[in-house]
Amino acid sequence: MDDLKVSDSVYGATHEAIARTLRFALEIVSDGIWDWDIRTDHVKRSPGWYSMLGYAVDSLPENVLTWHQVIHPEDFERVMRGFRAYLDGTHPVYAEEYRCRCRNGDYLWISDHGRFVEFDKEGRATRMIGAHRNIHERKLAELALQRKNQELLALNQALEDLVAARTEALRRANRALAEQAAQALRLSEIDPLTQIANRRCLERQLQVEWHRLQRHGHPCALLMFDLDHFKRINDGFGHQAGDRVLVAVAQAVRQDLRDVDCFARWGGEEFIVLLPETDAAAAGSLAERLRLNLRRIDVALPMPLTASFAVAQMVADEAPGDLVRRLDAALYQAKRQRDCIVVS
Ligand SMILES: Nc1nc2c(ncn2[C@@H]2O[C@H](COP(=O)(O)OP(=O)(O)OP(=O)(O)O)[C@@H](O)[C@H]2O)c(=O)[nH]1
Repeated sequence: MDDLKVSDSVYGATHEAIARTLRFALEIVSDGIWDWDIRTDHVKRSPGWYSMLGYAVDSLPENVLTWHQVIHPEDFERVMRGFRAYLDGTHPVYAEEYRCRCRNGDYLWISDHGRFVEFDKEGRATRMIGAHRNIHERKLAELALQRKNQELLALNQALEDLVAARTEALRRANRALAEQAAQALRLSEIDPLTQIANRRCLERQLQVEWHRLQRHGHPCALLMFDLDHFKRINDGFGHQAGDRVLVAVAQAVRQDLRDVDCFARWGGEEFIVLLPETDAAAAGSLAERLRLNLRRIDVALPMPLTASFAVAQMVADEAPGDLVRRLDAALYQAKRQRDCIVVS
């Protein structure tokens, strides 16, 4: 636009001729051109500006207010911010996309950009020219795409949430299953009456200790005891009294053992203690202590409680089954005398 004011003639044409040419050009251009005289606030708009929005040419007041009134209320603040930023020099360009109200009440998306074209001696802008372009179709497509993208993002998020929730539910279910399995295993290795280990648990531990002996050579002993004349308790005081005695014995003996010892009910009134890191001599001493302590258990019976004991140390070249058989034989021997200990 600067070249319009530089002289009265350009390429030999007069100022008037140039202005006329420009007017014709503006009448043809479908974009809306606006020309703002900042000092007077007068705004001249091209025919394209009016026809783009469906108004009759020159039918609206030629001031800035006309522009304000056609901007969509939701876009107004943003557009003004951008415009002010250009006016006060905080932003180098003015370019905004917004909706303008048409004569029929519809809104049309346009792009608007403009720039200062004239300045006074102090360098203050005195004139600004800009153009409105119809971007309605492109903008609608862009917004539809944005909406689709947002829907997709939301869908993705919902899917991710669902997968995360399902994964968490699966993890919880797996944890519960693992706990149930562990609990089932624990229960399957506990004697329901005395709540100490059962035969199955002891046999498993025996294998573990036997393998440890093979690898490290650490000593390990087995101690077996069988309550004497237990049948008499059952017969004389009833099966429930017999059960109470078995429970009392289990509780008392457990207190005399270490946590690492595996104390199991082998069956009936027969018990086995697996003693890691223990040789036959130490196991014999323990058997003696248990034998004496058994007598002191208060089972509310008229006769003392006694048991016969057998002790055997594990040896590397003897299979666990053979060790138990050796122990059994020693107990059989002890049973001949009762209330005594046989070290095999
Ligand atoms: N109350 C009760 N009795 C049991 C249980 N299991 C086995 N018995 C009983 O234990 C008794 C074992 O009898 P025996 O094998 O003759 O042994 P004993 O009477 O202790 O005789 P010795 O071992 O030779 O001293 C039987 O009466 C079984 O019924 C149990 O869980 N509860």
